This record gives sequence, C-alpha cells and structure tokens, in this order.
Amino acid sequence: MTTATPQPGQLIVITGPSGVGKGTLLRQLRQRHPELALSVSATTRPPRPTEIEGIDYYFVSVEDFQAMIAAGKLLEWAEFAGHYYGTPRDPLLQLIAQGKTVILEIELQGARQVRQSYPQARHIFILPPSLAELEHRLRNRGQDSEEAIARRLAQAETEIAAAPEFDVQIVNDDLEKSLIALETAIFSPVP
Ligand SMILES: Nc1nc2c(ncn2[C@@H]2O[C@H](COP(=O)(O)OP(=O)(O)O)[C@@H](O)[C@H]2O)c(=O)[nH]1
Ligand SMILES: Nc1ncnc2c1ncn2[C@@H]1O[C@H](COP(=O)(O)OP(=O)(O)O)[C@@H](O)[C@H]1O
Repeated sequence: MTTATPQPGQLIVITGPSGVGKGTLLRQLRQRHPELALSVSATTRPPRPTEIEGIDYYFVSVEDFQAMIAAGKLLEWAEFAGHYYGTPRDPLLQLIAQGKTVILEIELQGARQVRQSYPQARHIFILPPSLAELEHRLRNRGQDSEEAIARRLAQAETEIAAAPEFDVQIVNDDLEKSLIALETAIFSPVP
C-alpha cells in the first residue's frame, strides 16, 4: 500500500510590537483551530513565572544558542531587547512537509529573514490602536521590569513603521474582531 505525500502546508509569520496582543490572539486562535501548529522558539531570555519549557519557549544559555546558530539549526534568529530568539529549522520543515499550517510569532528582523529564505510564507502584522494603549497593555500585563518595558517600547516605533512590508495588517482593538480578521488572513486561499 502506498501513502500519498501530503501537499506541503503553509507558513504564516505573525509580527507586531511586544504587548500588542499576539500571544493572546494566538492562544484563542489555537482553541478554535487546534490543527494549527505553533512553532516553539529558542530564547536566552529567562522564563516568566507562567511560562513552560518546550511549550512557550526552549529556554537556553547564550552558549547553546550560539552553538545552534553555528550548526545551522535556526531558520532565522535575532537579538531583541537584550536576548536572542530563534526558530528551530527542522521541526518546522517537518510540520510543513506533513501538510500542517505552521505559525511563527517572531519580531521584525526574523520576519525579514524568513521573507528571504522562504518567500511562500504569508506575513501578518498586528498593530496597536495607539502607542499609549500599547504602553498600557505592557504595564497591565505585569510581566516585565521597567527596564524591559522601556526596551520594548523603544523598539515598537521601528517595528510599527515596517507594517506596510507585510501582506496583511490588523489593528488589535476589539479582540473578537481581530480574531476574525486573523482567521480570514490565515485561511483565505493562496492568491
Ligand atoms: N526573530 C524571532 N523573534 C522571536 C522569536 N520568538 C519570539 N520572538 C519575538 O521576540 C519578541 C520578544 O518576545 P518575548 O520576550 O516573549 O516578549 P513579548 O512578546 O512581550 O511577550 C517578540 O516580538 C516575539 O515575537 C523567534 O524565534 N525569532
Ligand atoms: N484586544 C485587546 N484589548 C485589550 N487588551 C488586550 C487585547 N489583546 C491583548 N490584550 C492584553 O494586552 C497584554 C499584552 O498581550 P500579549 O498577548 O501578552 O502581547 P504580545 O504577545 O504581543 O507581547 C495582555 O495583558 C493582554 O491581556
């Protein structure tokens, strides 16, 4: 008996400033569509109290991260707010080969690398209603030190200026409306 090789799955890149609501949107999206795969990144950032190894991130040392870069194990990587973040290449390519739609939640420099190395990916940018609301969400989340919040806000304006590079832009004001916009962006047919 032969098994047909599945059609390759789609790669979806989701980017937006820290605190805009990417994690919140993706958690709800996955509840509605458990068949979607979320890539788990490696990072040198220390875990937050609620985060779980292997689910939220693979938490690694700087030495281990540099070894992953040297061994070509990362599809893309970047430094953000004083820490390294990167996407493990092999698990991602395996999921795509199995026909899964895979979502990468990554920052701008990484999204640009994926555009170069994997041009078929669909790129979505999540915008805040305003910078003041972004700051409010970061503070309200209560997960980061003042220094970490300041670094994230400093990065936000550069990232927002790059939103037009993306295929789709969604303003995360009303969460339910943003979720519907995200579903439309992910599930609409490839042009
Ligand atoms: N380039 C890249 N960025 C990543 C990766 N994983 C997470 N990020 C981004 O790194 C930034 C900081 O993430 P994190 O420390 O979890 O903070 P948060 O976004 O404020 O919850 C966010 O913009 C993430 O989208 C990755 O594998 N590669
Ligand atoms: N549409 C929204 N309206 C109001 N608050 C939101 C909305 N989306 C997310 N948030 C809140 O904003 C904060 C940051 O969201 P989070 O998902 O952690 O952002 P990110 O993953 O982009 O850093 C959280 O406290 C979250 O509950």
